[in-house]
Amino acid sequence: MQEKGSISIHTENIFPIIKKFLYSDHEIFLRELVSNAVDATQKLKSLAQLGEFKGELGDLKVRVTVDKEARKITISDRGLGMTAEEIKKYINQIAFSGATEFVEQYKEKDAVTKDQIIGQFGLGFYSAFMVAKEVEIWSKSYKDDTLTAHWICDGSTEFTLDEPTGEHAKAERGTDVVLHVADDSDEFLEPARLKGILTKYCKFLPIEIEFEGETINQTAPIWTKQPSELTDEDYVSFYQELYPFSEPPLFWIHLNVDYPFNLTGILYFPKVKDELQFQRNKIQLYSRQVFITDEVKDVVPEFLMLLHGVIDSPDIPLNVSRSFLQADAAVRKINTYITKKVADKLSSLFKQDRAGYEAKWSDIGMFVKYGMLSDEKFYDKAKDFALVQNVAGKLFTLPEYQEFVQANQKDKSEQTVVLYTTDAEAQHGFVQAATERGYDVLDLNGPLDSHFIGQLEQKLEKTTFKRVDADTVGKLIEKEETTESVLSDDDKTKLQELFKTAISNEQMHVQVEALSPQDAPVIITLPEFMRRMKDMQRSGGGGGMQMFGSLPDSYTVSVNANHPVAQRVLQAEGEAGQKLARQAFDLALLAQNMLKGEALTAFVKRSADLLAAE
Ligand SMILES: Nc1ncnc2c1ncn2[C@@H]1O[C@H](COP(=O)(O)OP(=O)(O)OP(=O)(O)O)[C@@H](O)[C@H]1O
Repeated sequence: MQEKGSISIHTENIFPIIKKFLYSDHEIFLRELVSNAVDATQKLKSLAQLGEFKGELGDLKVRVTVDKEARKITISDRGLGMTAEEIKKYINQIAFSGATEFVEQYKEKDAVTKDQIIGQFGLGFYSAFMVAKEVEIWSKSYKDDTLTAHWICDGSTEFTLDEPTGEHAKAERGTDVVLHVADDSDEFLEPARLKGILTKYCKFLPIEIEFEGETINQTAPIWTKQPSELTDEDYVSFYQELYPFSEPPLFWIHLNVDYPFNLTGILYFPKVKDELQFQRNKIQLYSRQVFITDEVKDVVPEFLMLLHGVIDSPDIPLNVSRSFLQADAAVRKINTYITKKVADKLSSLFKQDRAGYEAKWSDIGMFVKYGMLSDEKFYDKAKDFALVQNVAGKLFTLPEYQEFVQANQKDKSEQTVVLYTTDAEAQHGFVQAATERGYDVLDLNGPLDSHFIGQLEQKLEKTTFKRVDADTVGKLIEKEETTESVLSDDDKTKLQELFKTAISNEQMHVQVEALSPQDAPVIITLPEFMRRMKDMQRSGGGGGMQMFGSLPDSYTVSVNANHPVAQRVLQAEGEAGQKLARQAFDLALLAQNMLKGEALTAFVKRSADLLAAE
């Protein structure tokens, strides 16, 4: 038999369209052809299991070979093969069943994305024409008494199909797809390039793939196995295989679901201390063990992109456009499922081994906070296992911490005031003052913490957060009782004026306060509200905030009426009083790391004078 015919598409040539628009990456032709070879082999294995194929399975390797001289790439399998009739059915017609529609669509809308087509029309085999000027199929079906089928197509819509016998007949069951590489695709004749492509896409295919005498793949990657069959070492060594030279992961989650969608995979929590180190796009997406992409945006929730590992699902519409993907119901369910799994894993780690969990907190804290900030459902679960750390290094859950500070840190309107520092070194004096008062201070120095604080204030009832240097210690948490002032009202006014003149700075608002004699003589603070506004402005957020223009610095200078220095300033005459006031103010600046330049030089000189005068 020899037959010539037209591939049944009722339109002019589709190949230029395939070639130009279909895949941005020409290299994936190999993925498509090797996947077909693997599918054909697996189908044969299934038939054997069902007893429908009774012959010897024999060597089932898929072999990829390249002949640079002859400009040929061959993909050979020993799968179920095709008869000439089947080639007509599967290659000539089926692949293009949707093509007419596509071409029509394509004519109307330029904007139709190339990605949309692939998923819809299953043009897998025809991707060969991205790199080949002619493609041959040599195939022999597993069925008894079938002839070799030989198909040739040069990239036009014309094909030739015959059934050679004698020396041209194929001896063994299976299919050879031979690509005659086009002149503009020389790169694919390089063995190193082909090996690279095979390693990228075919590394975990379920049937052995051989190229130049070497096996490319592991046929049973660990995510396809049952967790009960695996040891910790298996997980760790798989991680190291995926990400050579990485530190071992902290822990992992084995995903395995078959209803209402199909998904397997392993997600690893990487060991990282610093947000900058987080590497996104580290999760690899597979469909039935064929690598698709490592851009998993939209398939997994944003915050989970900090994780590493593998997700394998045939239910993810792999080749459709982004906007479609976001709206896809399966993708949304997958998102929800993964988020829930991750939260459950963290929760069980927390419950089963609190100490181990605490030890990992510095690595996972950022991730958990990021998740809480970006996903309400995750927040709801994580609020019971998110931890905060106080300056003494003790870790608490949020409910535990609220309980811990409740007795001591309620203000007169029954609000719990949580005190925190963003830099325990720089804010040392304030931290110490608060601690001496019996208050607890949290260390919230991470890059996400200012957002986290905002979120907690919204979520936790009757709770506000104040940075330790937002006010003098007596006023951080406003109570009914007040410390009596040893100064008369007249003296207070006099003291205030003295300091105002000595400081002579509009941005420094001087007030006299009755603090404890043990507190510093002068304390400079930036009110919480003001600092947050400024932070917001700096980070470019806050929407309408920009309307107010740049906010001026506005500090509160609290002069301690009960400190002996206040008395001395009042008692000293004229110049000397000013000098003492300025000195006390400069000390406060120094404590805040705000004393710089000329003022610092003047301070050093004045200190020397004062020492000499003693
Ligand atoms: N090596 C092969 N051995 C046996 N049959 C094959 C082989 N390659 C292709 N076929 C047949 O040709 C059909 C069309 O292949 P094609 O790659 O175009 O689409 P597909 O594999 O069905 O879908 P996809 O778009 O996901 O690749 C296959 O479904 C299969 O029946």
